[in-house]
Amino acid sequence: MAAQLGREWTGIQQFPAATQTKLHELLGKLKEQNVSTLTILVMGKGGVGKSSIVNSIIGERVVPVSAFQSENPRPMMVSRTRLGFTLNLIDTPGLVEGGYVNDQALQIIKNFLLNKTIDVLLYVDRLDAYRVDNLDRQVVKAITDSFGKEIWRRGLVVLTHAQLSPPDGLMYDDFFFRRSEALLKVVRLGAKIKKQDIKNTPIPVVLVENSGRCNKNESDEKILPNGTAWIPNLVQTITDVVLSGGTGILVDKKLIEGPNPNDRGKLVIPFILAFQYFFVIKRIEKWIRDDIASESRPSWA
Ligand SMILES: Nc1nc2c(ncn2[C@@H]2O[C@H](COP(=O)(O)OP(=O)(O)OP(=O)(O)O)[C@@H](O)[C@H]2O)c(=O)[nH]1
Repeated sequence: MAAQLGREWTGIQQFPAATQTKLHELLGKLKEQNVSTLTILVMGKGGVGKSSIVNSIIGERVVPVSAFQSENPRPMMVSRTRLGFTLNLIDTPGLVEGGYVNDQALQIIKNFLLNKTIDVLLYVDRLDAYRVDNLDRQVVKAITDSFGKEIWRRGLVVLTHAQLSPPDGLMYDDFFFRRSEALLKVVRLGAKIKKQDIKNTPIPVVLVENSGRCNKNESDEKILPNGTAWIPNLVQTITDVVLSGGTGILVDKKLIEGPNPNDRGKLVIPFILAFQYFFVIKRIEKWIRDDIASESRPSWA
């Protein structure tokens, strides 16, 4: 587990001028609202592009990226400062091992986060995956059980490999809509977000193309097939999520060792069962007994 202390964010100068201007505007907007540090936790299954996103945002190759399961030590925090603003990005190991959620990896991540505040969660998956299944739900549930469902108020779903031609003649935006709706459905299930709470926890979905072959616009910015310059768009969405409310999640000892933050209601279960026994079951038994007692038997019986 490694941590890099706040170096100057020089990678920002590698971005085209148009991107730099937008990023500086967004950092200014955050500072105006007294946000001078952001700690962003990047999580998801293995091989979905978590490390690549960290490199893309920082504008430097700070984390090794590999097509195969990565050997580099993670969690890893990369910190950069710019104009009095500190950006911390935490790359984490993939959360799935052999078809199951890797609880050990999750515990290592939690320990690494001790005494840190997570301001934003990037939940990463691929745009070009055509299925969502129970494992996706399990991964989201594991994150929710670890940090509480409030983390999703500061959560974004980020879809990598966004430079693709949709199958079956679908329009790009239609394909994106269908993929994000399918994924959001399982994210809401895993995060236990009820229908009536969707407004409070909207969870934006953002597209990313980490490949060096990503198309560019006339200002030399990396763009998606729908023309969006994705780096400023991602940082804009992160800024919107931070400024729209919710609070960062402080990972303290209680959160790491204590009961599952979503299980607190379980304490009242014995009381509910006792209530049901004395006021429902007992009453029904009494009705049955009274009914049997008052039954008039036919003469042949
Ligand atoms: N074309 C394309 N390839 C990508 C993109 N993001 C990541 N990759 C590639 O996908 C592979 C895995 O990327 P990583 O960034 O290492 O993914 P990870 O989620 O950190 O993977 P683990 O280390 O297994 O947890 C690498 O070969 C990357 O080059 C993307 O947006 N587009």
